[in-house]
Amino acid sequence: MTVKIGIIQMDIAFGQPEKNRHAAKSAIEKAAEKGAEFILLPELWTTGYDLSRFPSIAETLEGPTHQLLKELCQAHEITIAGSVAEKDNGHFYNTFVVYDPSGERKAYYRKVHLFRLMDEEKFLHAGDKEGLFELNGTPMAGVICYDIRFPEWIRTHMLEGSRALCVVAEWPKPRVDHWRSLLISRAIENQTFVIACNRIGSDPNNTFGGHSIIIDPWGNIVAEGSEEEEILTGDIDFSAVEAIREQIPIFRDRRPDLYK
Ligand SMILES: NC(=O)CCC(=O)C(=O)O
Repeated sequence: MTVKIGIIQMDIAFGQPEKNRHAAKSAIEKAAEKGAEFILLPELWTTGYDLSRFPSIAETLEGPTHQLLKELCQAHEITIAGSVAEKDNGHFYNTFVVYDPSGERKAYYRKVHLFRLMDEEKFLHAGDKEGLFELNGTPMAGVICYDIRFPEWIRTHMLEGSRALCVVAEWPKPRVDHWRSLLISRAIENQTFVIACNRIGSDPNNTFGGHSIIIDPWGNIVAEGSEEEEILTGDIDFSAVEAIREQIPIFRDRRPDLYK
């Protein structure tokens, strides 16, 4: 089954959810016009890393951002995913959500590895569950930025049956080589599609690197973004996963008796 992917590589106005919702809405509409069926937004796309203001700008899962995503999914018959600042019982999370064409939330995943270099551990609580969901019956996994440095966490999702890894990020420009290498490695070692969205622009502490990317299970790049705002599209055929896993059967050849 082939799916057209749309990645919204956008700038994020620091701590201004209303402005970011407006920009994302217009980009999502353009991606839907281009035929995208699955649309990925960046990490914390409504707020950026304005962590100290999360008490006033984070939302519950019923907040205005979630209402907007549901409406857009229904209006354009698309699936949308991305991470937002979540407020729940006085705690704050960096939470990846997925809404399907009926407007139903199919998954939510709270980032499990908090990134100290950007002070996440000072303001956020970590999640403790996987981000699994299905796109038209195909199992997929959602993870957030720093998570891609933990191959064992990604492998856990793959052992549960995922055929694609969706990554949302605010990955700084000085480490964009790590971003590309880690994503290509995760694709090859798991024989999975990788669909990854990184923001561009700057906040008071960092400049972000773009280079959103779609990678096939052989490690080939299907599409890659620049360092500018853009809507990246690419077609992926999930049957490639089975074909490559037949050719080099790493999941059959694993030796979990020797390692975890
Ligand atoms: N937002 C993040 O998790 C950034 C992760 C990062 O920059 C890294 O190098 O890892």
